[in-house]
Amino acid sequence: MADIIFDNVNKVYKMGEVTIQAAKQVSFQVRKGELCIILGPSGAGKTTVLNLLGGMENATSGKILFDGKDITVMDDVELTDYRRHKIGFVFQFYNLIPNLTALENVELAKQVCESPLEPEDALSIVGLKDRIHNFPAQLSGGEQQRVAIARAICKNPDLLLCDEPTGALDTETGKTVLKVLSDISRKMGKTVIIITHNSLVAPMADRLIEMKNGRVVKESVQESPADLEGIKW
Ligand SMILES: Nc1ncnc2c1ncn2[C@@H]1O[C@H](COP(=O)(O)OP(=O)(O)OP(=O)(O)O)[C@@H](O)[C@H]1O
Repeated sequence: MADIIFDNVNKVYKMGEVTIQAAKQVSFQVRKGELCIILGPSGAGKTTVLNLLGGMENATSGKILFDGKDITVMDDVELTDYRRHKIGFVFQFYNLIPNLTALENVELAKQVCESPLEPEDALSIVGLKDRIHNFPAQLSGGEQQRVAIARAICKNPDLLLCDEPTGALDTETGKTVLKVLSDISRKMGKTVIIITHNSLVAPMADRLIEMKNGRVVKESVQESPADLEGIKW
């Protein structure tokens, strides 16, 4: 069974007289453990889809199934539980707390979870074992993003949702971050969804979902995903 199913999902934002349909009849599936990239230009509806899947926005219509459960009919308590225990979030800007060390930033996430990883282990997975006592300002952008990823995986979530995780990074640093995300999918078996407008990273995905004007315009399964080494942007 697929891990995630979007079934004919619509999202309409109303602002006074103005109506924006950010997601139009969006349907796709992502299987457990896949590395999925949602690709599309600015305004395509990528963040909207991620926010719907993360339980941060309510769909206007349609179903969103996660492990067979429809999150569109969950009440607030169930949704909070879902967001807290099932999902890890990674954003373009790392949102680390500046006066806490890398380790302390990750420890914060541990406190709200049922079966967290040890914060030291999470930092070791992202390759920052030796930097755990550094403050964010003492780390490069890529290292800060890896702390943010460690914070997300410390929760031991089933699904990692990443919104433009390399948006603020140069190619080489971005690749290190993408490698960490692909290892989390391929070695830890977590489902990882990355949204990006950068088509050059698309070949690394197991599944590619392309969006435009609020719609899914193409969905493809890539049997032999490309190695990151050959990718440049
Ligand atoms: N909370 C909101 N209220 C009103 N309109 C919104 C809201 N969120 C998104 N939109 C609109 O929905 C459309 C899709 O936006 P979305 O952020 O999902 O696109 P995106 O593909 O993630 O773009 P980007 O790469 O620029 O972040 C846009 O026209 C946007 O202005």
